Order: sequence, then structure tokens, then C-alpha cells
Amino acid sequence: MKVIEVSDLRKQYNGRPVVDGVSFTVEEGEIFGVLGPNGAGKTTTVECVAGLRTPDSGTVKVLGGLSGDRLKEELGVQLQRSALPERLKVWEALDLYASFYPRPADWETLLERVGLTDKRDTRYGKLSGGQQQRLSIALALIGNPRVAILDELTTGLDPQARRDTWDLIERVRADGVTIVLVTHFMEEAERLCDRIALIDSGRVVALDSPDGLIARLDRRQAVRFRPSQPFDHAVLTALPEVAEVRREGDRMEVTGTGDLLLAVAGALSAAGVVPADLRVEQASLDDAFLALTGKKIHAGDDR
Ligand SMILES: Nc1ncnc2c1ncn2[C@@H]1O[C@H](COP(=O)(O)OP(=O)(O)OP(=O)(O)O)[C@@H](O)[C@H]1O
Repeated sequence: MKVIEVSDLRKQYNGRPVVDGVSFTVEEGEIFGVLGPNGAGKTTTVECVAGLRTPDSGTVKVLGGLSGDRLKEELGVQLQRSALPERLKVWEALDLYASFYPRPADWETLLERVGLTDKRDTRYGKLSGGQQQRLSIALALIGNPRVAILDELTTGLDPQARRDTWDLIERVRADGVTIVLVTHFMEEAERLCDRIALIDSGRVVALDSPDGLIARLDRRQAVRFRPSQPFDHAVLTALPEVAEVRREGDRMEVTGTGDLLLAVAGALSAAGVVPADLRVEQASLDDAFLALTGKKIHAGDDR
């Protein structure tokens, strides 16, 4: 069942299109990623889906066309920069948000789930960044939504807190909540998402599973090594698995597809060459994004 249907969504600010004909559908129970660099139009897109911004044109249908209060009841939203009053205690925030919904989740259970039980009496301003983030996830889930939109879920978190949050999201999905995850962390998207819309300059440049996006590359893997002796590169370039052979100082880099490592190792062995410091690297979503747009998702920010 399609939970979200977005068709030809457009939004401009000051005459500049920031969402420029975006279409996608999200299936029930999936974790759907919206991945792209800063400023690509991800937040604008999902806030149009959540009914928080009005698109200039295009259609958005959530759960068959809910709107108003019914939409708010079924859709949980964690916004990118949602701050609560500093002095509000954790339990007070949950209690307050629960009162907005007709069938709220039990907030004590939710608190346990996000690992904040021992912080129930702590004021919002005294929580660490990671704890605030986890509280905002709990608040997005307090109405027992069928769909949750989580925007930049783990930005600013340390690696351990990020991994804990990923585990939490997987548990939420296991409970049957459909999740739309906005991120510019490709590792996060790769780990969590069933399908990903890659967004650049307000457009969907590709939409597929993480593996599907990577499989589009003709250089899916790289094998790097230091050859024990000089050899004729033709023994490698002749292999059907090999796309390119490059030399960087005393090291070689061979890129290609299929059973690249096996093919390269076999050919080297037949040529009497021993590969030292052998390493294999799989292509990532970053490589897929680069191949599709000519840009990197990251501009060296808080990764
Ligand atoms: N209310 C607004 N008024 C004017 N410009 C806006 C407004 N909201 C967003 N923009 C601009 O639209 C572009 C897309 O912003 P958006 O927040 O949707 O991108 P994003 O992909 O979510 O990036 P980020 O991760 O940095 O938030 C940006 O250039 C932003 O400055």
C-alpha cells in the first residue's frame, strides 16, 4: 500500500525553484530516505508532505488523502531544529505532547525505548545534544503515528549516539511505522533505508534501493595493491571485470565490477606478480551521487 504519494511538487523562494518537480511514493512499512547535500531542497520537500509548507504546485497524498487534524494524528514529525523551552522537564514535554493526540502512546514506554527513563525529571536545557535528539524522536512518536518524518535525525551526534539512534529507528519500523528519513549522511541512508530518493538542486536524480543505486555504477569496486615487480597492465585491462587500471606511485588501483578481486588476483598470479597491501573497497552512495551529479554529497562537514 502506498502511504505517501508525491507528484510533480514545486516550490520557489524569491523566484528561485528549491523544489523543482519532485515525485516519489513511499510504501507502507518502509524506511524511505531523502538524501542529498545541504540546500538540495530535502526539508522543503518533506515539510510540504507534512502539510507544514504549501507547495506552489503538485500533489501530495498521505494515507490516501488525509488532511487537517486526521493528518496530524497519523503523521509524526521530527523537525530539524525544534527547540523546547529550556526549563521544561522531559516528562512534562511528553505529557504535554501526549495531550494533543486522541490515542497517544504510553510515554513511559516511549521514554524507555529512547533510553531516557533516568532523565524523566531533567530539564530540556540540561540534556546533551544526543538526549535532546532522542527526546525529539519520542515526541514525534507520541501520537502513535502510522508515518514518521525524521529530518536530520543524527546531525550533531557522536558516532555511538548515532548508532544507538539507528537501532532505535529500526525498532520503530519493526513496530510497523513507515519512516521518511531526511539525511545528508550516506552511511546512515545505506544502513537504514530500503529505498532512497537522491535529491540535488530540487530534483530527484535517482530513486532506488541503496544496492540498486550503487549497482548503476560501472566502477563498483576498487582493488588496490603494491605489485612485487613491474608487469604489463594488459593482463588486467584484458579482464572483462576491469574498467580501469591506474598507477599511483608504487601502488596500483584497479576499478571494475563483478568478481573483481578474484579476477585480478588470478591474473596477477598467472603473471608471477605478488600483490602486497591488497585492499578492496566497495563503491558507496557517495560514489553513486558523484557519478549522477558530478558533486559530492559532503562538503567536509560534521561527518
Ligand atoms: N522559508 C524560506 N525562505 C527562503 N528560502 C528558503 C526557505 N526555506 C528554504 N529556503 C532555501 O531553499 C533551499 C533548500 O532548503 P532546504 O532546507 O529545503 O534544503 P535541505 O536539502 O533540507 O538542506 P539542509 O540540510 O541544509 O536543510 C535553500 O537554499 C534554502 O536557503
